[in-house]
Amino acid sequence: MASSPLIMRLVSASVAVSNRASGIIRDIMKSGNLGIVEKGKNDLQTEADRSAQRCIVASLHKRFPEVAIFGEEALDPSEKIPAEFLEHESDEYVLKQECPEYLRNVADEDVVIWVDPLDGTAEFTQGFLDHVTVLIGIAVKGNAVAGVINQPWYNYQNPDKPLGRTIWGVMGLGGFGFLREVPPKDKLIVTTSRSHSNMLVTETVHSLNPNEVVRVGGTGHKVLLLIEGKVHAYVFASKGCKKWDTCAPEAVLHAVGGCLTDLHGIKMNYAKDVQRQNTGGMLATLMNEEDHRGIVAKIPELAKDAMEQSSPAPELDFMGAKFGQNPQRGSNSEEKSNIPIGSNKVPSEEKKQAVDQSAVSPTPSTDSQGTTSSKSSQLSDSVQKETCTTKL
Ligand SMILES: Nc1ncnc2c1ncn2[C@@H]1O[C@H](COP(=O)(O)O)[C@@H](O)[C@H]1OP(=O)(O)O
Ligand SMILES: [Mg+2]
Repeated sequence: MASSPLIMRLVSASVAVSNRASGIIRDIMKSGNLGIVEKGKNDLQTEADRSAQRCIVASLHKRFPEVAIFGEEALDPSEKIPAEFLEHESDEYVLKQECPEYLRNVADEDVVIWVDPLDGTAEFTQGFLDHVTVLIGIAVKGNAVAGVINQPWYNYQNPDKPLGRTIWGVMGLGGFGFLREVPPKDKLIVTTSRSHSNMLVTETVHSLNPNEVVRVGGTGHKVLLLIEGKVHAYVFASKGCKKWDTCAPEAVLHAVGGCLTDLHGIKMNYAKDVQRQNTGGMLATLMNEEDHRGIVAKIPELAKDAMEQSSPAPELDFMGAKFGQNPQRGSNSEEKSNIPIGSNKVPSEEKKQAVDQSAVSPTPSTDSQGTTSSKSSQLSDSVQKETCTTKL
């Protein structure tokens, strides 16, 4: 049998290795020896970040030696990697899916993989475990097209259910491993940083006049809130996020018809030579391009002026589909699979939509994200509580 296209092999290997990394992270938390190092102001690294990155980068590099891989942590490349850190398996379910046509002939040199071995490190050290995710983003010619978000402690408050889950998506194929839910129509819920906030971050959120503000850790976790319909928008008026924070979440959003841009509405570039910092800030929604631009228009000039304009990703020819739209085609169309993958439009009657229940997380539920929200019709700093209910 001819081997699957490179992108599908990369995604299936990434799903498998994200599970191994997730186990390593849980083991280190269990050991109680976090080995915390301060990398910079409000920027921590733990043994879990280091070990998970060793596992992911070494495993992927061994199998895809010609593909560029960038991880968040600066580690010694000559370090010996323990055998148990190497993942040799692939996820068979991923390999059974048909690769979207526009990705079938991608070459090694077109691809860059961005790895955040442990997103939400601050929350990890504080015991907010379901804020933690492992992120593996796959970019083709600078565009985030495929990604894996692994949540090691998903369900940790429901011991009867399997611990952890893996969400993955490919633009043009769809998103897998979660239940898509429609956010409430009568209000605006915005999520932003819990641990890297400042006055500009807060003011920018308030300028959208949200009814609720959800402050939780991690880019991966906040994008999960978006795709599961718990929030309408993720706004971060800060230069703090890097390419490894946003590549996988952006790709998963693209897979289900959403958008992630800087605060000027410019899409991110994930080519290997780009600067690592997302200096334009970020805005993520599960909206079509037009509605997303509507939110961009509401971002105050003050915030836009404080952020740089990102250098955009080069236009990819997504078989005629424009950025932000979903190029559904092939055997994964709604008609054939009965799975509403990647749909931008969510039927109003239908509250819950199974994007895919048979992938790597067989029993996804939508109730234990443990988000913290403060509800108020009149927003002000004094009514925004920043408490979290899910600390272990
Ligand atoms: N000022 C910052 N310094 C370092 N990392 C940041 C900063 N702001 C955001 N990040 C990264 O972006 C992610 C999303 O931000 P937040 O959790 O504050 O919403 C964080 O989990 C962190 O990634 P990481 O935890 O992998 O270091
Ligand atoms: Mg991160």
